[in-house]
Amino acid sequence: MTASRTAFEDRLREIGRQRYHDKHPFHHLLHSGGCTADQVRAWVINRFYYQASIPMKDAAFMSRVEDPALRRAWRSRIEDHDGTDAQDGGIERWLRLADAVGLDRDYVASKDGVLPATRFAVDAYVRFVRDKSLLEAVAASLTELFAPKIHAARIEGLLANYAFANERSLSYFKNRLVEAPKDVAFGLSWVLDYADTAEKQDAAAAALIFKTDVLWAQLDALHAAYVEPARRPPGAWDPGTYLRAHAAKAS
Ligand SMILES: O=C(O)c1cc(C(=O)O)c2c(n1)C(=O)C(=O)c1cc(C(=O)O)[nH]c1-2
Repeated sequence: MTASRTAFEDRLREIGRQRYHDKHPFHHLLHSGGCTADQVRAWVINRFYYQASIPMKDAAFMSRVEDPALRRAWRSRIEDHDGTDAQDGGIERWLRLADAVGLDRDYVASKDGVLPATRFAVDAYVRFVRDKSLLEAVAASLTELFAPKIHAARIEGLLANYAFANERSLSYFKNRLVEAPKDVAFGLSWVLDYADTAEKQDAAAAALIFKTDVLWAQLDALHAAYVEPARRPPGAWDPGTYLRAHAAKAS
């Protein structure tokens, strides 16, 4: 049976309550000050891959949209990350964070050293948006309903616990506090409008669950590779090797 708009929205929010990555132990470690400098660096390197892929997935989405009004509503997402002539975007702000934690921003931007599971999860999201229905693609973006809370907790936790944290290095998250609610207000009402049968509601809910898995899998990979007992896959960023290579570059 098709659920009412309110009941369907509750169903989507319940998915976040149960499955969003704010519950992942790596985030607890990060926000509480429990991460070493190298664990923070590993997070910055891997998460860059997600950041860099988001505007690509939004471009993939827009390439399939025939309705100009929907494309117009969506395109600010790309500018939010890529920036404009007048303003830096999220990718540049993420690289400022990379500078602040003592990483070479060119290394981070090269996407070298990213964990295989991070690539698999993020690439799966881009492909999902490219291949599935527009409804499923928009529904998958609705994890952003739950993001402002984690961004606020992150700003507070990082400022309290790490010397690198300040207004400039954390500007990425401050901007998202404004950008995400705008995106998600549009995305949520679009999904509530278009999911007008039980089948479509089920497909949208499944898409949101898929996306929570994309986020969770990235943190699982990070935790497995960088929290003791660390199991680092071949080719992953290794603090010791990186330090030696960069010391050699600097001398
Ligand atoms: O830090 C986070 O926990 C977090 C989560 C998510 C999310 O829920 O997918 C996004 C972001 N940040 C984010 O910064 C961002 O730009 C973003 C875009 C999207 C998307 O699916 O289109 N999710 C997210």
